[in-house]
Amino acid sequence: MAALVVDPVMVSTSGDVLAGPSILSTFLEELLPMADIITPNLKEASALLNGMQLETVDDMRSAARLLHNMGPKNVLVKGGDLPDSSDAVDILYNGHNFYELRSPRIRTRNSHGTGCSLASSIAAEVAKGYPMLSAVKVAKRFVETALDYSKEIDIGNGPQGPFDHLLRLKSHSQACHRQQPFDPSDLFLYAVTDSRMNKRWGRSIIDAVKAAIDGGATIIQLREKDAETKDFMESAKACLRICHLHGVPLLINDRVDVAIACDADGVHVGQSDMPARVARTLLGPEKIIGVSCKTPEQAEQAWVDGADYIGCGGVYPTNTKENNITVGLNGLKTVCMASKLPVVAIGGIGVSNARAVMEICASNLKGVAVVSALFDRECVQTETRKLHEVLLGSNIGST
Ligand SMILES: Cc1ncc(COP(=O)(O)OP(=O)(O)O)c(N)n1
Ligand SMILES: Cc1nc(C(=O)O)sc1CCOP(=O)(O)O
Ligand SMILES: [Mg+2]
Repeated sequence: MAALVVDPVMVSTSGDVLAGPSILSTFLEELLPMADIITPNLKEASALLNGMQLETVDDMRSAARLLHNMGPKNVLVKGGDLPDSSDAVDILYNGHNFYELRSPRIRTRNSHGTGCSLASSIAAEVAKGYPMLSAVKVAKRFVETALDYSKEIDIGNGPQGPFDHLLRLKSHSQACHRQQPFDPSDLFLYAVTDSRMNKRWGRSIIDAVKAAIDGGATIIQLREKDAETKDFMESAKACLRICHLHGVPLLINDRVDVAIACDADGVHVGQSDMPARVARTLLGPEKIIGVSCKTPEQAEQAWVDGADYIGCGGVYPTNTKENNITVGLNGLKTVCMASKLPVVAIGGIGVSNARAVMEICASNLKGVAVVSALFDRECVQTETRKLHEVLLGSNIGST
């Protein structure tokens, strides 16, 4: 599949004008109409739109729509320069849906070349066969990880320094992508809700999900053991709208019927739930299926059954799931080594031990799934953000 990614390089983030009016007309008349995606920053979007003021996320949405009318299939307006925003907010528009992609802003002078790297990374992901939304999310996380990795580098005398694109060569992870809609890097920070905890802290499940996404959660599972079916469906539908606005997949714990009824992105099932092969038959090939595994044999069966990923735990003892067997870091490593599927670690994980989990150095361990360290806390967004920073520091998950 040939695809054209156009980065309309005209004004750098630092304000340098890089292209004159003749280039502008080439962009408008020739390149935009044939692009699969364009990736302007705020100043470039404004230049393409005759000087339109862009100061808020709503302005970015309007700009994305207007730019889309000029011919590209997708528009990514990058909000890195948005005033008064603690997050890096980008808007992706494909002519049907808007996706608000947020990541915590990394403060560093080493940001030279981030725009070019983002566009190149999107091109690489699209060339691998990924759909545009996945490509943009992976590229954004690559840039974010590289920025964080490079934030202390001290090279050069200019106002901006370079960032280190080659961090991946220094990390242990080797990508093992499969050509399917599920993107294993979504397992990076897996937030699993718990109705009792949310009730205890007086928040709705919808507020909890929103806060987790704002803090940097990359996939959500609704694990609502006490909910009535009707209530569960209604909150699942509302959560799905929020998740999709941010390009974050939403899975349902245990209840394949609820997942089907609200068209969620998939399910997570355990060894005593509906077998994954039956869930696959009911859900079809596109939906995501995760299976809890504590042994290599279970991991092999999950793969045979057509699962997409494995949840392996308890890595540490947990109070969230009664009578759960703790497999420890060794058990996790054994399952990772045996598994042909990506793995997310679960059980007793939080900011204090997430790094140790990721440092078992298994290339298919893509992230951590967490309940109480996010949801049995006063501020879900703050706790998620802290965990996100720890995971970024451990240099994993963005492959
Ligand atoms: C990501 C993830 N991993 C494991 C589990 C546990 O699932 P299960 O064994 O079915 O237990 P319950 O969560 O249903 O109590 C999970 N939910 N998510
Ligand atoms: C839901 C679940 N499954 C586990 C497993 O080992 O399969 S451990 C667990 C609970 C995880 O909660 P917390 O992050 O609060 O420890
Ligand atoms: Mg279950």
